Amino acid sequence: MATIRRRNTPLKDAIAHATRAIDKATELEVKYINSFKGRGLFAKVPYQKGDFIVEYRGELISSQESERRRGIYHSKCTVFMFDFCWKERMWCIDAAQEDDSLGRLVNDDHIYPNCKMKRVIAEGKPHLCLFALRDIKAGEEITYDYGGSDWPWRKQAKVQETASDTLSSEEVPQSPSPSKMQAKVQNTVADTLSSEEVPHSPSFSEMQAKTQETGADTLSSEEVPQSPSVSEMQAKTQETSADTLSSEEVPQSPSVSKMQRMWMYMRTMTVEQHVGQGHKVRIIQNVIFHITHTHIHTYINIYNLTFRLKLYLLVMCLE
Ligand SMILES: C[S@@+](CC[C@H](N)C(=O)[O-])C[C@H]1O[C@@H](n2cnc3c(N)ncnc32)[C@H](O)[C@@H]1O
Repeated sequence: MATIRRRNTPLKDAIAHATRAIDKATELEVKYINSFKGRGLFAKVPYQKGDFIVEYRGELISSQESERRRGIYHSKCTVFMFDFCWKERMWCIDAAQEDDSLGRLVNDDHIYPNCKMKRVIAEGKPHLCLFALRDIKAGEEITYDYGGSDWPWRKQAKVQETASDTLSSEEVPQSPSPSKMQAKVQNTVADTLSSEEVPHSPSFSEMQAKTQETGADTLSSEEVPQSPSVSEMQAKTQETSADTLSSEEVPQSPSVSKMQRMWMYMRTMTVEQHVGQGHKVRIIQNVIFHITHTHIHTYINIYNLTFRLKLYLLVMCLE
């Protein structure tokens, strides 16, 4: 195998190509593979492990703009939108535009990928670049692992392998849903980026989970009041209810013991005097209820009482 002279380190090579928005057009070629897989990118020259191969070039947009475009793009286009994390924010390389860039045509291989995606910062902007995982021979298809495990073409390939030895996995791929594409590609970036080169970019759901975890981890007990237990909650609710009720709603008893005594007496008297007269008993009970809660209601209800009882209550209150 011919020795390849590197003019630059792979990182510098990637930056040089990314900043000028050019591909290694003489070293790579696009070939149509089949109707399922579509096109693919192939090496025309051998590459060494670690070499920069190609940039996944497109328009750098915010996650908000990415969401907006997903709403209006056809699914065949959204599959070319590559979400990633940079500076603790989500970004997207929108490569939906059919231009001459080569990176957007690299297919998935989760078993024997020969490249991996890395994020490279050039002139203050992030770029997604593919680097060789191993030596690549001329004529080989350039691939990387999109990540995940449920890509439709992978499942179909397995079914086909089982059903027929004559069909290769390459012959039965299917397009993934756009949302799955995002997640898988993000995972791939996250998995393959070294901490030195670029921070990992998790998927949206991972981001959310991480944000929550981080939030929880970084907040001290002082900052985040702890959740009370159920009993504490109940106690708190009762306290709160009591606190929020006005004196009109829950008037204080002036003298509970006196009231209690009065209640006992009235109860006895009522039973003695109004036995058989259920409605009066209910009136008395009503009065007593209010006595324990409010003088006002007591006095109102007292008009319903017998003269003797009124007199007694007056005396008791004046005591
Ligand atoms: C970024 S594009 C790659 C270029 C694409 N093959 C084309 O012709 O435009 C991703 C799409 O390629 C197809 N693809 C990628 N890897 C595949 C594989 N291993 N088998 C089958 N189809 C694949 C899927 O349709 C996927 O939606």
